[in-house]
Amino acid sequence: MVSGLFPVVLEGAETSRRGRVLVGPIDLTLDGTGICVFMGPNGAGKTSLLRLMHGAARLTAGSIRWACPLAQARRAQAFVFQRPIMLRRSVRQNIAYPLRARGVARRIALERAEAWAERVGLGGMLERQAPVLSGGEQQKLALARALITEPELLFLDEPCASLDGRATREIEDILLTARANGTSLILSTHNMGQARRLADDVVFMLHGKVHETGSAADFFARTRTHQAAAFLKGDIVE
Ligand SMILES: Nc1ncnc2c1ncn2[C@@H]1O[C@H](COP(=O)(O)OP(=O)(O)OP(=O)(O)O)[C@@H](O)[C@H]1O
Repeated sequence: MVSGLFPVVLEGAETSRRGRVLVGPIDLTLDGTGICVFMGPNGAGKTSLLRLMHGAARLTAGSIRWACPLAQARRAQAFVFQRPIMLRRSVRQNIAYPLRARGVARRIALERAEAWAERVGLGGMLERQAPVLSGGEQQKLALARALITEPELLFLDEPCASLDGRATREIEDILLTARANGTSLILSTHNMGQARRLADDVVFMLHGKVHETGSAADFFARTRTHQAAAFLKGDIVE
């Protein structure tokens, strides 16, 4: 599905902190088709670029232009962090929270939360306190809490870091369903298998810059740079 947010065009986009450039300058155009995966070694700038695009990090140079006005673009986005924050409330209340914050009536918000809990496999845990859930369950809760607002675009920062195979598969199934329902996803991962399973497009990052970008089919078939080739082989890339 083509959404109103895309294409998003970054030109010389940069974020700095205390005079140090964390990521950039970035020139990149994304069309929002399916799942775009940011790959690259530790410290390459994947998280910083996700945060910059979402407005959680300050744009200190260049521009980021969405196809719609910025306020509208922000409302149409959600972000799932590597370690999701759990409110000290029940699973149901956690999932309902973004709707309540947007002024949706309590009864309706809780009903929708129940439906989303069911979809992500937490239907049997509605009354459990969220902070006692396992890592995988917390990540599923975070996904339900993001998807309940029906975002056009979902950012995810290493959504399966430190999860086991089964939890990873369950999370990936939720992401693939979101994609099938027309949500655009941009996610960072270290996990090569995950990138191969999920990516429609790849952005390979190195030293705070975009090093190589293209369709996943092209990227995995023949990388253009020796650094990307080395990374795919599992070599250490510095
Ligand atoms: N809040 C911050 N303050 C100072 N430096 C930061 C901050 N956040 C990130 N950095 C630095 O910015 C650079 C990019 O980090 P970033 O977390 O974006 O990379 P990454 O590719 O997501 O790495 P990882 O895979 O290890 O999470 C790193 O050098 C990091 O140390």
